[in-house]
Amino acid sequence: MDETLTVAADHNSTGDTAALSGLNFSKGHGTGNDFVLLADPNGTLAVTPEQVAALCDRHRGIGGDGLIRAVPSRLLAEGQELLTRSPDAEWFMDYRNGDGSVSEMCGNGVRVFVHFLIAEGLVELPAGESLTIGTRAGAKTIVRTAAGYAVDMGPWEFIFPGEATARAMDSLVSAAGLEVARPALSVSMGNPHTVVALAELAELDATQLFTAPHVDPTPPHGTNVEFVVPSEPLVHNGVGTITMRVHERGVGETQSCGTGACAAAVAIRHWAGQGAPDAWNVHVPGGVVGVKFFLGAEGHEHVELSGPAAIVASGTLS
Ligand SMILES: N[C@@H](CCC[C@H](N)C(=O)O)C(=O)O
Repeated sequence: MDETLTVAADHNSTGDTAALSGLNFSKGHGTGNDFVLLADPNGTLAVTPEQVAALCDRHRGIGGDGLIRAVPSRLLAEGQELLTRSPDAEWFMDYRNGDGSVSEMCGNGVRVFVHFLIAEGLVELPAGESLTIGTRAGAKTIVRTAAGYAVDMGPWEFIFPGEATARAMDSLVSAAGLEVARPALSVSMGNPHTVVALAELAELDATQLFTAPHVDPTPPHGTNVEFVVPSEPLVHNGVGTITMRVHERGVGETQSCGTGACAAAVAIRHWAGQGAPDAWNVHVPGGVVGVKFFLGAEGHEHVELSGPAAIVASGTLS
């Protein structure tokens, strides 16, 4: 959490959004994963976790899976640190979950964030060109494509590396609607994920995600849980296809999760073994996102996430 927010929470721990009255906001989404967006070019906007939760409330607020504040990196302590390594990352994506908690990363959020920066006139990004932004999971480079945005999400990692490589699973997940606990693999995309493979779409439909699945052992900072069904056949024309539902840490079930789609492709590709493709389409309730694996300049395997972004409304908080 950045310093500004910590201080603000100490002094104002209410969800009273009257203090934010007059503030301009936008609402956007990426494959149905929706966000309240705030521009903070002067770095003066202190939004408490309670205010985030109030703004994201679908009945009494604007509604969203999370809130994204666009702030210059140089105006945040964590952004200044990042600028020493990535001087191009002028804008920082300050992402919070709908319950007010902070997450390291949001894959769909990055695309929507960049779309918002462009819509607000804060950056220019013609199709085919790239932009680097700051996030709590490091700098990310985004290319504007004909269909949306492609984000270099950086390298992935197993959260429990010994277990994952020795046994191809590291935990057991139970969820309402699934009769027995299922083996799962935990993958970090900067934020934590636990991926469970199910045999068929009927099982995915039967899984109930209105309460959080139980993960044992749980990664140290909690986890987002992806339930995934591989397509039959898994690979067509060199592209793997999977269908996914997700229960997000700090949110609940969402229509889509970009980092979750990346983690799901990592796990399914790992389970599929040698010869598994580098390109994947991940079907989520809110649409389809693309995931690709490629070798980064530093020699680590990176994950690219691609998909659309939309701004659907703008207004002023009353
Ligand atoms: N929906 C996001 C992930 C948002 C953060 C997540 N809930 C967490 O707590 O890590 C995505 O598109 O990646």
